Amino acid sequence: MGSSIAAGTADRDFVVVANRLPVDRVVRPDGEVEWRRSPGGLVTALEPIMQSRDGAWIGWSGDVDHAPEPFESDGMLLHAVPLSSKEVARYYEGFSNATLWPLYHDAVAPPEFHRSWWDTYVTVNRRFAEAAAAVAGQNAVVWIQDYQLQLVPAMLRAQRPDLRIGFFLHIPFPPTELFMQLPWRTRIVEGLLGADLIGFQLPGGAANFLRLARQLCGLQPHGRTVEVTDADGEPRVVRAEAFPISIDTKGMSDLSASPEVVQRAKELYSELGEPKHVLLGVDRLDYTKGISTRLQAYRELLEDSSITVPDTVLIQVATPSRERVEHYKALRNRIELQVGRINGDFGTLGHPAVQYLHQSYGRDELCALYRVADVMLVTPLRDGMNLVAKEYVAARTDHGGALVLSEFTGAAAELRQAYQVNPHDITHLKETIVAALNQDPAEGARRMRAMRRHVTSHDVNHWAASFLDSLRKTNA
Ligand SMILES: O=P(O)(O)OC[C@H]1O[C@H](O[C@H]2O[C@H](CO)[C@@H](O)[C@H](O)[C@H]2O)[C@H](O)[C@@H](O)[C@@H]1O
Ligand SMILES: Cc1cn([C@@H]2O[C@H](COP(=O)(O)OP(=O)(O)O)[C@@H](O)[C@H]2O)c(=O)[nH]c1=O
Repeated sequence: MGSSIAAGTADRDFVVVANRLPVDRVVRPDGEVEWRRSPGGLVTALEPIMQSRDGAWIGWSGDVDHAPEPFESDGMLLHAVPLSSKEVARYYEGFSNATLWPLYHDAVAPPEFHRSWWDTYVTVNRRFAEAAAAVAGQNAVVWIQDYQLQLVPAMLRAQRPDLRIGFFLHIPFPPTELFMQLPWRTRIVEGLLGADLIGFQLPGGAANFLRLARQLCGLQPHGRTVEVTDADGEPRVVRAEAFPISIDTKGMSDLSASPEVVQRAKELYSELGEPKHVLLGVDRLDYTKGISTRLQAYRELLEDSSITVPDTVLIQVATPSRERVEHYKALRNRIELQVGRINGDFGTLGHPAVQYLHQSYGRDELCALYRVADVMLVTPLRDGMNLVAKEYVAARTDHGGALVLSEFTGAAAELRQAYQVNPHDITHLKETIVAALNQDPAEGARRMRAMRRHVTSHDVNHWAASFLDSLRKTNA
């Protein structure tokens, strides 16, 4: 299957290469096709940057066997890379989401290793590299995103040594002991070394990578860099560094303070029956997000009467995600059983203990939910960053609310004033939820103000500017 990109379009000076296009194809009831902005951290983070630059975005449309011609959407030029159903199964659902995803998230689910998945990962990475080579102008900057495309940097450099190539990993980069399980470990490290700059969410990820470059490729790191020798025999520096991603903080704060969102938050609160305490979880339905342990803690708090219904309600948004992957199917069954049992045991007529929403919500509605939530529960077992935590802080223009935050998220390194927890420790999680529910309002406002200061000075523009600045300087 070839790329749909026409020859002669190699004129873009800024190209983003990501597994997904930042839009989803939706067929309206009248048969018309429309492209809608898709949910997810990566899209949320990069959309404003793409809109402000004359760039192109290369990605998969989410469709099988079909890729539209390049088109404009929301101020971005989009180039779709086609994938067959077999490639979706092996490259996306298989190697990306049943091998790499669990392996890079502390193996909280067992990773599967299949040679046919790896072969397809190589084929699809080559297709993305060819598409980028066809679109990027001479000496252009190409920014490759995430674990689905770790071979693209080296493949692209082999075709286009003139390009300045950056790579950013949105998920954790695992400890060397875990990474060493991967049968294709050296190929992945060599693939990444094709970039000039490799960005990670945390310094630990960069350190893990540099250690592996020495262990697997015999390279000698100097500080945050290693020197590699390219195919033409020329030496080149590769820099590995942390660039914690963030959000459009001002956009979220402004939206939250808008009369429409303030009004919607009031309506939501009234629809909930004006409970004393509202707790909120907002996640893709993913086993890394710690939804099950969160529900267990909530259940136990109801069991020991630390909280009661209808005084308290937990709203859990669990957006459908990767629904054909086995671990995700099993997770959905487990979560829905837990929710059903909690509601059966503790709900009252018209007042469920958990309002479970297996749906995807737009920014406005999420923002209204953030305003309503007294306590935001962000309890992943491992998470690269977790933008929801930062969005909650940005939305609390009133300095109200409390953030319960897993120490295993990237966000925990920055949001030090959150109520931090080890989500595996259910007893501590319960105590922390109770502390957050009963916080002194002045103390809560102090914490929220400090976190708001951080996300205001460290927003998504700061993230992108720091990465691109460092990329410009590497090998300059
Ligand atoms: O494309 P999907 O398979 O539907 O998954 C959605 C995205 O999930 C992941 O998000 C990560 O990136 C966030 C922003 O950096 C970060 O906050 C979060 O901790 C990560 O899990 C994934 O990395 C993306 O590639 C997916 O598109
Ligand atoms: C549930 C839900 C979420 N969003 C938006 O998606 C991202 C989620 O980013 P995060 O880093 O927390 O995690 P993953 O990338 O999913 O691993 C955030 O910007 C949410 O606002 C959404 O738009 N709609 C939803 O229903």
